[in-house]
Amino acid sequence: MAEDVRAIARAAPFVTHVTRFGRPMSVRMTAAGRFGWVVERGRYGYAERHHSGVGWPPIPDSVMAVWRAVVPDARDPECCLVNWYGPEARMGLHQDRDEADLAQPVVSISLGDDGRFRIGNLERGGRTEAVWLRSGDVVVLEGAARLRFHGVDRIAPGTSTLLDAPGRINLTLRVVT
Ligand SMILES: O=C(O)CCC(=O)C(=O)O
Ligand SMILES: [Fe+2]
Repeated sequence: MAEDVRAIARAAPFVTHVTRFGRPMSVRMTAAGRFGWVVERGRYGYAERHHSGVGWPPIPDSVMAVWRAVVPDARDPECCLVNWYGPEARMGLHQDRDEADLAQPVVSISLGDDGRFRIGNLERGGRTEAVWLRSGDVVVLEGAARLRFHGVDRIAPGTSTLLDAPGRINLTLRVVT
């Protein structure tokens, strides 16, 4: 799967991920599938093309196989975001709610160095729990958990040799329409 992800990175343009509050997150991002996520001049959202005009490569079979194994009743994913976290990168607590059909699950696959995933509640604030995600771990946000706040507050460089450089890749699969 790491080789498939390298192929996506070669084929798809990189965009810098910026939070919805306009704060840079130091996470680099690209995508596969019908939709990618683009950030341009403060506007962000799903798009069938990068603003350079380039579309996104197909979601690899190895990644589709994970989706089908863990959420067999879901529609096929229309977007596979590829987030690259360097050793210092973070992703603040947020909800995934830009999709039209929130009854469809979100599936994420962790590759490379361990990342500490934090999950909170359906509203901002309150108690949160953290879990270290290791290379190969799969998280499913569905049902009552679909809209829980979540983020990544730490990367542990050097905990995996899968990738060529220190860091973590997270693949996030979603149905968009
Ligand atoms: O990197 C992760 O484990 C979470 C990614 C995420 O929450 C997102 O891309 O919306
Ligand atoms: Fe998310």
